[in-house]
Amino acid sequence: MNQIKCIVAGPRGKMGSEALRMIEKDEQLTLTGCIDRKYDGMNVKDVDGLPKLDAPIFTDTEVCLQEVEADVLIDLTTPEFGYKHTKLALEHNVRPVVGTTGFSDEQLEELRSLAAEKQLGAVIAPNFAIGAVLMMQFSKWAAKHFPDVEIIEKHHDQKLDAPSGTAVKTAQLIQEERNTHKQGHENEKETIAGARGADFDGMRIHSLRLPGLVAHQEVVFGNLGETLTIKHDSHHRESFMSGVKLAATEVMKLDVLVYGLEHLLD
Ligand SMILES: NC(=O)c1ccc[n+]([C@@H]2O[C@H](COP(=O)([O-])OP(=O)(O)OC[C@H]3O[C@@H](n4cnc5c(N)ncnc54)[C@H](O)[C@@H]3O)[C@@H](O)[C@H]2O)c1
Ligand SMILES: O=C(O)C1=N[C@H](C(=O)O)CCC1
Repeated sequence: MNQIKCIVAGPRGKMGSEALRMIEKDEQLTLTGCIDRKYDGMNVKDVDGLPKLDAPIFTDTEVCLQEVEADVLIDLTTPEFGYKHTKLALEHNVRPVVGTTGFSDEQLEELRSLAAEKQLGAVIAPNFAIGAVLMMQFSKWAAKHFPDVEIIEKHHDQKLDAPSGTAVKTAQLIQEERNTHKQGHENEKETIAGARGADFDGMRIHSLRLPGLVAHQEVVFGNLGETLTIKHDSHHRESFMSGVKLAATEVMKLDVLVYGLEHLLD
């Protein structure tokens, strides 16, 4: 089995630390470096709370990419730095696997062009949970028959971006199946701004942020006399790790950027 050498950006975060625990147990993935905001020059195994993995930590992404041997950079940071890390990884011929959400359409297109130019695989997946990918695919299917839909996404209150990457991706998939139209009463008026949620091509997205939540979404379809709700819950961040592993192995076979884990599933 070919070993896949990985850099993880954001190793002390909720997702990054879960990714290190997954790599520690995995037979194919090897951690060769980390990119963090702190602990430059230290080793992962010497940082309290991190798994006992032998890999250097860098605060400078370029230096990390120059000094560390790596096939894949797994980014689990913030929208601002995730974009910078992805671009730098491609420039250094390292394949990005990106869970970080909140990229703009322009940023995604720029990264797609760069990956194509370099003929390098890249995976950007707003949700690595297999159940969430199915929820999005089922929603796309349902939209063929139920053109009226609203999305309710619920996340922990430390989340930076709203709506969630998953909600945006779901809306994009539904958009491929339905004609643009405004929902609700044609004369409806918000008496408090934002009451009807964000407007994505006429469908509404509602974002809840509460302590106690991890990552949850309901896609609610309405038709005459009936509703259909497609719902997914991530109760623990372990739910994302089989998708991270899948992306880190499959990205080695790609020479373009794919947006969404569905491109890697049968
Ligand atoms: N795709 C998915 O399945 C999925 C699942 C969960 C979270 N996410 C996304 O992953 C990202 C991280 O989520 P989280 O819950 O782990 O957040 P978090 O705040 O717990 O972790 C982010 C980490 O990034 C680090 N960081 C920030 N700037 C950095 C930089 N310049 N260099 C290196 N590290 C830096 C922070 O120190 C922090 O440890 C978010 O964008 C979130 O939306 C995606
Ligand atoms: O915890 C988060 O932040 C998550 N973000 C993703 C999104 O924006 O869709 C998915 C799951 C968790």
